[in-house]
Amino acid sequence: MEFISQSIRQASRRFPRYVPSLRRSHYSSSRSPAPKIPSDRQVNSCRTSTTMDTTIHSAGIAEIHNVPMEVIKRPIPSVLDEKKVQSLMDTIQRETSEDEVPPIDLLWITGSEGGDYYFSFGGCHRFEAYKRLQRDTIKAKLVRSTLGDLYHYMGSSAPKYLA
Ligand SMILES: Nc1ncnc2c1ncn2[C@@H]1O[C@H](COP(=O)(O)OP(=O)(O)OP(=O)(O)O)[C@@H](O)[C@H]1O
Repeated sequence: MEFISQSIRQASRRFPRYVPSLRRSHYSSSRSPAPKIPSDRQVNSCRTSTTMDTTIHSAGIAEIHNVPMEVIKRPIPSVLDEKKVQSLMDTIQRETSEDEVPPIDLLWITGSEGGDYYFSFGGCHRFEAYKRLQRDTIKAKLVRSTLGDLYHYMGSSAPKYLA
């Protein structure tokens, strides 16, 4: 509960009040930290996106969540344009412009033995900007995905523990 209230306090005042709740047992595990699947009530408290916020993967998804940075797995190292990261940091830091940065997409996968896993492949510069700003959470859309989807990105490097 302490973590959740901290996340809520540190989330942008202009952005969603929703922070995925965590199952502590999963959260402390390096393998399967997991925001819970949002309930209807929680989903209703999320901000909805505009058409400008969408990608092909998340075009049909309206809900935006403040997802804890530390539960997001980024298996592929980013190649970064330093100026773009800096510029995004400036934009995110200013309360008047933070909303100009759209949510990233997260692949949300449930393991065969349960547990929720959140993978990020795009949004490299946004993720890096939030990380460097030491934000606890990042705005994200959760794209319901399967292990098969993960194979598209990672091939045989996809984590075996999900199968
Ligand atoms: N100062 C800024 N610099 C760059 N993009 C910004 C800035 N402010 C707002 N944005 C918005 O943030 C989003 C950045 O997405 P973009 O696809 O360019 O990068 P990324 O997804 O974070 O990284 P990558 O595409 O390399 O994985 C765009 O929608 C852009 O309009």
